[in-house]
Amino acid sequence: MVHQAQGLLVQEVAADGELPSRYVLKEQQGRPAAAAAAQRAAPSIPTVDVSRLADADPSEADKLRSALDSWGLFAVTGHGMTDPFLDAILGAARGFFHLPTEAKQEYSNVVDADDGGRKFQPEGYGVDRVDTDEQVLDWCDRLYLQVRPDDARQLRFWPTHPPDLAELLKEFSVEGEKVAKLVVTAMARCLGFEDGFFVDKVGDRMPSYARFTYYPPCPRPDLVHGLKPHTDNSVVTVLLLDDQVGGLQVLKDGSWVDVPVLGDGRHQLLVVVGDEMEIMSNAAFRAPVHRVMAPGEEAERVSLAVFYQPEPDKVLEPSPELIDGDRPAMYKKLQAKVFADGFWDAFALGERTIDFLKVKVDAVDPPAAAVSGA
Ligand SMILES: O=C(O)CCC(=O)C(=O)O
Ligand SMILES: [Fe+2]
Repeated sequence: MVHQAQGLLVQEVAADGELPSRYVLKEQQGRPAAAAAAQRAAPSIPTVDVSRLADADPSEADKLRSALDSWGLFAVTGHGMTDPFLDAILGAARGFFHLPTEAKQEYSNVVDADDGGRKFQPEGYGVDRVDTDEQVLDWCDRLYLQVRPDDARQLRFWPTHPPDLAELLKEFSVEGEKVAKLVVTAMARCLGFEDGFFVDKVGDRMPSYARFTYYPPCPRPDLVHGLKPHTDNSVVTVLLLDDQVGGLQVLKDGSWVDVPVLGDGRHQLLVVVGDEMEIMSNAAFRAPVHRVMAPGEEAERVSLAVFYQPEPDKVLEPSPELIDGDRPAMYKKLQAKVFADGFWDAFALGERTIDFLKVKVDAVDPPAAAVSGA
Protein backbone atom coordinates (compact mmCIF):
# COMPACT_ATOMS: atom_id res chain seq x y z
CA MET A 1 0.00 0.00 0.00
CA VAL A 2 1.31 3.45 -0.81
CA HIS A 3 0.06 6.74 0.56
CA GLN A 4 -2.11 8.59 -1.94
CA ALA A 5 0.35 11.52 -2.03
CA GLN A 6 3.23 9.21 -3.00
CA GLY A 7 2.63 9.61 -6.70
CA LEU A 8 2.34 13.39 -6.56
CA LEU A 9 5.35 14.82 -8.34
CA VAL A 10 6.41 18.25 -7.11
CA GLN A 11 7.27 19.26 -10.65
CA GLU A 12 3.63 18.69 -11.66
CA VAL A 13 2.36 20.58 -8.63
CA ALA A 14 4.73 23.45 -9.47
CA ALA A 15 3.41 23.59 -13.03
CA ASP A 16 -0.04 24.49 -11.59
CA GLY A 17 1.49 27.54 -9.90
CA GLU A 18 -0.33 26.84 -6.60
CA LEU A 19 1.14 25.89 -3.24
CA PRO A 20 -1.00 23.09 -1.74
CA SER A 21 -1.15 23.03 2.06
CA ARG A 22 0.66 19.66 2.17
CA TYR A 23 3.94 21.51 1.55
CA VAL A 24 3.39 24.44 3.91
CA LEU A 25 5.36 24.32 7.17
CA LYS A 26 3.59 25.26 10.39
CA GLU A 27 5.05 28.39 11.96
CA GLN A 28 6.68 26.40 14.76
CA GLN A 29 8.37 24.08 12.25
CA GLY A 30 11.12 26.60 11.48
CA ARG A 31 10.05 28.24 8.25
CA PRO A 32 12.98 29.48 6.16
CA ALA A 33 11.75 33.11 6.40
CA ALA A 34 11.86 33.07 10.19
CA ALA A 35 15.25 31.38 10.15
CA ALA A 36 16.61 33.84 7.60
CA ALA A 37 16.34 36.63 10.17
CA ALA A 38 18.54 34.62 12.53
CA GLN A 39 21.00 33.83 9.78
CA ARG A 40 24.49 35.16 10.11
CA ALA A 41 26.44 36.83 7.34
CA ALA A 42 27.73 33.73 5.60
CA PRO A 43 31.35 33.05 6.50
CA SER A 44 32.97 31.14 3.68
CA ILE A 45 33.05 27.42 4.24
CA PRO A 46 36.45 25.74 4.60
CA THR A 47 38.25 24.28 1.59
CA VAL A 48 40.46 21.20 1.54
CA ASP A 49 42.71 20.13 -1.36
CA VAL A 50 42.35 16.34 -1.48
CA SER A 51 45.40 15.93 -3.73
CA ARG A 52 47.47 17.33 -0.86
CA LEU A 53 45.80 14.93 1.55
CA ALA A 54 46.92 12.14 -0.78
CA ASP A 55 50.49 13.45 -0.43
CA ALA A 56 50.08 13.40 3.37
CA ASP A 57 50.73 17.16 3.53
CA PRO A 58 50.55 18.00 7.27
CA SER A 59 49.19 21.53 6.79
CA GLU A 60 46.33 20.18 4.65
CA ALA A 61 45.60 17.59 7.34
CA ASP A 62 45.34 20.44 9.87
CA LYS A 63 42.88 22.22 7.59
CA LEU A 64 40.83 19.03 7.33
CA ARG A 65 40.77 18.60 11.10
CA SER A 66 39.67 22.17 11.65
CA ALA A 67 36.99 21.92 8.91
CA LEU A 68 35.61 18.75 10.48
CA ASP A 69 35.62 20.21 13.99
CA SER A 70 33.92 23.45 13.06
CA TRP A 71 31.60 22.57 10.15
CA GLY A 72 31.49 18.82 9.51
CA LEU A 73 31.72 19.61 5.82
CA PHE A 74 34.07 21.37 3.44
CA ALA A 75 34.55 22.31 -0.21
CA VAL A 76 36.98 20.06 -2.06
CA THR A 77 39.60 21.05 -4.60
CA GLY A 78 42.24 18.88 -6.22
CA HIS A 79 39.66 16.16 -6.99
CA GLY A 80 40.56 15.98 -10.67
CA MET A 81 37.01 16.39 -11.99
CA THR A 82 36.89 19.25 -14.48
CA ASP A 83 34.25 21.99 -14.59
CA PRO A 84 33.06 20.85 -18.07
CA PHE A 85 32.59 17.32 -16.69
CA LEU A 86 30.68 18.54 -13.63
CA ASP A 87 28.65 20.82 -15.89
CA ALA A 88 27.82 17.91 -18.16
CA ILE A 89 26.48 15.76 -15.34
CA LEU A 90 24.31 18.54 -13.92
CA GLY A 91 23.14 19.28 -17.47
CA ALA A 92 22.22 15.63 -18.00
CA ALA A 93 20.34 15.66 -14.68
CA ARG A 94 18.38 18.75 -15.74
CA GLY A 95 17.73 17.05 -19.08
CA PHE A 96 16.24 14.05 -17.29
CA PHE A 97 13.96 16.10 -15.03
CA HIS A 98 12.81 18.12 -18.08
CA LEU A 99 11.60 14.98 -19.88
CA PRO A 100 7.82 14.53 -20.14
CA THR A 101 6.30 12.93 -17.03
CA GLU A 102 5.46 9.67 -18.84
CA ALA A 103 9.11 9.20 -19.85
CA LYS A 104 10.33 9.68 -16.30
CA GLN A 105 7.60 7.45 -14.87
CA GLU A 106 9.29 4.45 -16.51
CA TYR A 107 11.76 4.72 -13.64
CA SER A 108 9.13 5.33 -10.94
CA ASN A 109 9.93 4.47 -7.32
CA VAL A 110 6.36 3.21 -6.91
CA VAL A 111 6.33 -0.39 -8.16
CA ASP A 112 4.02 -3.40 -8.21
CA ALA A 113 3.86 -5.26 -4.89
CA ASP A 114 3.46 -9.02 -4.43
CA ASP A 115 -0.04 -8.53 -3.00
CA GLY A 116 -1.22 -7.02 -6.29
CA GLY A 117 -1.07 -3.45 -4.96
CA ARG A 118 1.66 -0.84 -5.33
CA LYS A 119 4.57 -0.10 -3.04
CA PHE A 120 7.27 2.53 -2.56
CA GLN A 121 10.91 1.50 -2.67
CA PRO A 122 13.90 3.82 -2.40
CA GLU A 123 15.47 3.37 -5.84
CA GLY A 124 14.03 5.17 -8.83
CA TYR A 125 12.34 8.44 -9.69
CA GLY A 126 9.67 10.20 -7.65
CA VAL A 127 9.29 11.89 -4.29
CA ASP A 128 10.65 10.71 -0.94
CA ARG A 129 8.52 8.28 1.05
CA VAL A 130 5.17 9.59 2.24
CA ASP A 131 3.82 7.77 5.30
CA THR A 132 1.08 9.95 6.75
CA ASP A 133 -1.38 12.77 6.01
CA GLU A 134 0.38 14.92 8.61
CA GLN A 135 3.81 14.76 6.97
CA VAL A 136 4.75 18.15 5.48
CA LEU A 137 6.21 17.33 2.07
CA ASP A 138 9.49 18.66 0.71
CA TRP A 139 9.53 20.75 -2.45
CA CYS A 140 11.65 18.35 -4.52
CA ASP A 141 11.59 15.29 -6.76
CA ARG A 142 14.52 12.94 -6.91
CA LEU A 143 16.15 10.08 -8.77
CA TYR A 144 17.88 7.65 -6.40
CA LEU A 145 20.18 4.91 -7.68
CA GLN A 146 22.65 2.46 -6.21
CA VAL A 147 25.88 3.01 -8.16
CA ARG A 148 28.43 0.73 -6.46
CA PRO A 149 29.31 -2.07 -6.25
CA ASP A 150 28.71 -2.37 -9.99
CA ASP A 151 26.88 -5.71 -9.73
CA ALA A 152 24.33 -4.24 -7.30
CA ARG A 153 23.01 -1.73 -9.85
CA GLN A 154 19.32 -2.08 -10.68
CA LEU A 155 19.60 -0.93 -14.25
CA ARG A 156 15.86 -0.81 -14.82
CA PHE A 157 15.90 2.43 -12.79
CA TRP A 158 18.78 3.95 -14.80
CA PRO A 159 17.48 6.45 -17.35
CA THR A 160 18.51 5.93 -20.97
CA HIS A 161 17.78 9.62 -21.66
CA PRO A 162 19.69 11.86 -21.77
CA PRO A 163 21.95 9.21 -23.32
CA ASP A 164 25.10 10.33 -21.50
CA LEU A 165 23.56 10.42 -18.01
CA ALA A 166 24.41 6.82 -17.02
CA GLU A 167 28.05 7.02 -18.17
CA LEU A 168 28.58 10.38 -16.50
CA LEU A 169 27.12 9.02 -13.26
CA LYS A 170 29.37 5.97 -13.34
CA GLU A 171 32.40 8.18 -13.82
CA PHE A 172 31.28 10.59 -11.10
CA SER A 173 30.74 7.74 -8.62
CA VAL A 174 34.20 6.30 -9.31
CA GLU A 175 35.93 9.69 -8.99
CA GLY A 176 33.80 10.48 -5.94
CA GLU A 177 34.82 7.18 -4.36
CA LYS A 178 38.48 8.17 -4.69
CA VAL A 179 37.70 11.45 -2.93
CA ALA A 180 35.69 9.64 -0.23
CA LYS A 181 38.47 7.12 0.42
CA LEU A 182 41.16 9.80 0.55
CA VAL A 183 39.14 11.79 3.03
CA VAL A 184 38.24 8.79 5.20
CA THR A 185 41.92 7.74 5.20
CA ALA A 186 43.01 11.24 6.19
CA MET A 187 40.34 11.29 8.93
CA ALA A 188 41.93 8.16 10.41
CA ARG A 189 45.34 9.83 10.33
CA CYS A 190 43.90 12.93 12.03
CA LEU A 191 43.11 10.73 15.01
CA GLY A 192 46.54 9.08 14.97
CA PHE A 193 45.47 5.77 13.37
CA GLU A 194 46.71 3.72 10.44
CA ASP A 195 45.42 4.64 6.97
CA GLY A 196 43.06 1.65 6.81
CA PHE A 197 41.46 2.29 10.20
CA PHE A 198 38.05 3.45 8.92
CA VAL A 199 38.30 2.09 5.36
CA ASP A 200 38.61 -1.48 6.71
CA LYS A 201 35.56 -1.04 8.93
CA VAL A 202 33.57 0.17 5.94
CA GLY A 203 34.66 -2.70 3.69
CA ASP A 204 36.00 -3.04 0.13
CA ARG A 205 32.59 -3.31 -1.50
CA MET A 206 31.51 0.02 -0.02
CA PRO A 207 27.99 0.56 -1.38
CA SER A 208 27.20 3.98 -2.77
CA TYR A 209 23.91 5.57 -3.71
CA ALA A 210 23.40 8.61 -5.93
CA ARG A 211 20.62 11.07 -5.33
CA PHE A 212 19.82 13.62 -8.03
CA THR A 213 17.46 16.15 -6.49
CA TYR A 214 15.37 18.56 -8.56
CA TYR A 215 13.84 21.60 -6.86
CA PRO A 216 11.21 23.13 -9.18
CA PRO A 217 10.30 26.84 -9.15
CA CYS A 218 8.30 27.61 -5.99
CA PRO A 219 5.66 30.35 -5.56
CA ARG A 220 6.44 30.76 -1.81
CA PRO A 221 9.93 29.53 -0.89
CA ASP A 222 9.51 31.24 2.48
CA LEU A 223 6.85 28.69 3.49
CA VAL A 224 8.40 25.36 2.48
CA HIS A 225 11.47 23.19 2.78
CA GLY A 226 13.17 22.29 -0.48
CA LEU A 227 14.67 19.45 1.55
CA LYS A 228 14.00 19.20 5.28
CA PRO A 229 16.76 19.40 7.90
CA HIS A 230 18.63 16.09 8.08
CA THR A 231 21.99 14.42 8.47
CA ASP A 232 23.20 12.06 5.75
CA ASN A 233 22.96 8.28 5.71
CA SER A 234 26.65 7.80 4.89
CA VAL A 235 30.18 7.56 6.14
CA VAL A 236 30.84 10.59 3.96
CA THR A 237 28.82 12.17 1.16
CA VAL A 238 30.24 13.77 -1.97
CA LEU A 239 27.83 16.55 -2.94
CA LEU A 240 27.82 18.50 -6.20
CA LEU A 241 25.84 21.74 -5.94
CA ASP A 242 23.91 23.56 -8.64
CA ASP A 243 26.31 26.08 -10.11
CA GLN A 244 23.69 28.83 -10.54
CA VAL A 245 21.16 28.61 -7.73
CA GLY A 246 21.98 28.44 -4.01
CA GLY A 247 19.75 27.04 -1.29
CA LEU A 248 21.87 24.68 0.79
CA GLN A 249 22.16 25.72 4.44
CA VAL A 250 24.14 24.19 7.28
CA LEU A 251 23.22 24.43 10.94
CA LYS A 252 26.33 25.86 12.57
CA ASP A 253 26.45 26.85 16.24
CA GLY A 254 22.65 27.05 16.29
CA SER A 255 22.14 29.23 13.17
CA TRP A 256 21.50 28.39 9.55
CA VAL A 257 24.38 29.42 7.33
CA ASP A 258 24.18 29.63 3.53
CA VAL A 259 26.55 27.69 1.31
CA PRO A 260 26.88 30.16 -1.57
CA VAL A 261 27.30 29.28 -5.25
CA LEU A 262 30.73 30.13 -6.65
CA GLY A 263 29.59 31.65 -9.96
CA ASP A 264 31.89 32.08 -13.00
CA GLY A 265 31.04 28.59 -14.24
CA ARG A 266 32.85 26.98 -11.29
CA HIS A 267 31.23 24.04 -9.54
CA GLN A 268 31.12 23.55 -5.82
CA LEU A 269 31.89 20.01 -4.69
CA LEU A 270 31.50 19.31 -0.98
CA VAL A 271 32.35 16.46 1.34
CA VAL A 272 29.82 16.08 4.15
CA VAL A 273 30.35 13.85 7.21
CA GLY A 274 27.51 11.35 7.62
CA ASP A 275 25.91 9.53 10.54
CA GLU A 276 27.91 6.31 10.12
CA MET A 277 31.21 8.19 10.55
CA GLU A 278 29.80 9.96 13.61
CA ILE A 279 29.10 6.56 15.18
CA MET A 280 32.38 4.88 14.15
CA SER A 281 34.41 7.83 15.43
CA ASN A 282 32.44 7.97 18.70
CA ALA A 283 31.54 11.57 17.76
CA ALA A 284 35.14 12.67 17.21
CA PHE A 285 33.57 13.71 13.88
CA ARG A 286 29.96 14.85 13.81
CA ALA A 287 27.48 14.80 10.94
CA PRO A 288 26.23 18.34 10.26
CA VAL A 289 22.48 19.02 10.05
CA HIS A 290 21.69 20.66 6.73
CA ARG A 291 18.62 21.62 4.69
CA VAL A 292 17.76 23.15 1.33
CA MET A 293 15.60 26.21 0.69
CA ALA A 294 13.33 26.00 -2.33
CA PRO A 295 14.19 28.24 -5.30
CA GLY A 296 12.03 31.24 -6.20
CA GLU A 297 9.36 31.41 -8.89
CA GLU A 298 11.84 32.04 -11.68
CA ALA A 299 14.46 29.47 -10.77
CA GLU A 300 15.03 25.72 -10.52
CA ARG A 301 17.85 23.88 -8.81
CA VAL A 302 19.55 20.47 -9.12
CA SER A 303 22.12 18.73 -6.98
CA LEU A 304 23.84 15.35 -6.99
CA ALA A 305 24.77 13.66 -3.74
CA VAL A 306 26.60 10.33 -3.61
CA PHE A 307 26.40 8.61 -0.23
CA TYR A 308 29.26 6.22 0.59
CA GLN A 309 28.10 3.66 3.13
CA PRO A 310 29.54 0.69 5.05
CA GLU A 311 28.92 -2.78 3.63
CA PRO A 312 25.48 -3.86 4.93
CA ASP A 313 26.81 -6.78 7.02
CA LYS A 314 29.41 -4.70 8.85
CA VAL A 315 28.89 -3.91 12.50
CA LEU A 316 28.49 -0.22 13.14
CA GLU A 317 29.84 0.82 16.55
CA PRO A 318 32.14 3.34 18.18
CA SER A 319 35.71 2.19 17.54
CA PRO A 320 37.04 0.69 20.82
CA GLU A 321 40.25 2.76 20.40
CA LEU A 322 38.11 5.89 20.73
CA ILE A 323 36.46 4.85 23.97
CA ASP A 324 37.94 5.40 27.40
CA GLY A 325 36.93 6.49 30.90
CA ASP A 326 36.74 10.15 29.85
CA ARG A 327 34.87 9.39 26.68
CA PRO A 328 32.56 6.40 27.07
CA ALA A 329 30.84 4.86 24.06
CA MET A 330 28.19 7.33 22.90
CA TYR A 331 26.36 4.97 20.53
CA LYS A 332 25.11 1.41 20.67
CA LYS A 333 26.30 -1.28 18.33
CA LEU A 334 24.06 -2.24 15.39
CA GLN A 335 24.31 -3.74 11.95
CA ALA A 336 25.04 -1.25 9.16
CA LYS A 337 22.02 -2.52 7.22
CA VAL A 338 19.67 -1.92 10.16
CA PHE A 339 20.91 1.63 10.42
CA ALA A 340 20.63 2.27 6.67
CA ASP A 341 17.07 0.90 6.56
CA GLY A 342 16.09 2.96 9.61
CA PHE A 343 17.10 6.10 7.75
CA TRP A 344 13.96 6.03 5.59
CA ASP A 345 11.60 5.66 8.56
CA ALA A 346 13.37 8.47 10.37
CA PHE A 347 13.54 10.74 7.33
CA ALA A 348 9.78 10.53 6.70
CA LEU A 349 9.27 11.71 10.30
CA GLY A 350 11.90 14.44 9.99
CA GLU A 351 14.06 12.81 12.68
CA ARG A 352 17.71 11.81 12.74
CA THR A 353 18.22 8.05 12.33
CA ILE A 354 20.45 8.10 15.43
CA ASP A 355 17.51 9.41 17.48
CA PHE A 356 14.78 7.39 15.79
CA LEU A 357 16.62 4.08 16.31
CA LYS A 358 17.70 5.18 19.80
CA VAL A 359 21.33 4.58 18.94
CA LYS A 360 22.61 7.14 21.47
CA VAL A 361 23.69 5.51 24.69
CA ASP A 362 21.98 8.13 26.85
CA ALA A 363 18.73 7.19 25.11
CA VAL A 364 18.98 3.64 26.50
CA ASP A 365 16.05 2.72 28.75
CA PRO A 366 16.89 3.11 32.45
CA PRO A 367 18.00 -0.10 34.21
CA ALA A 368 15.17 -2.28 35.55
CA ALA A 369 16.07 -1.50 39.18
CA ALA A 370 15.65 2.23 38.60
CA VAL A 371 12.26 1.65 36.96
CA SER A 372 10.93 -0.63 39.72
CA GLY A 373 12.11 1.81 42.37
CA ALA A 374 9.99 4.61 40.85
O1 LIG B 1 20.52 19.79 -2.71
C1 LIG B 1 21.46 19.96 -1.94
O2 LIG B 1 22.26 20.88 -2.03
C2 LIG B 1 21.67 19.02 -0.77
C3 LIG B 1 21.04 17.69 -0.94
C4 LIG B 1 21.21 16.83 0.28
O3 LIG B 1 21.45 17.29 1.36
C5 LIG B 1 21.08 15.38 0.13
O4 LIG B 1 20.80 14.91 -0.99
O5 LIG B 1 21.27 14.67 1.15
FE1 LIG C 1 22.05 15.72 2.76
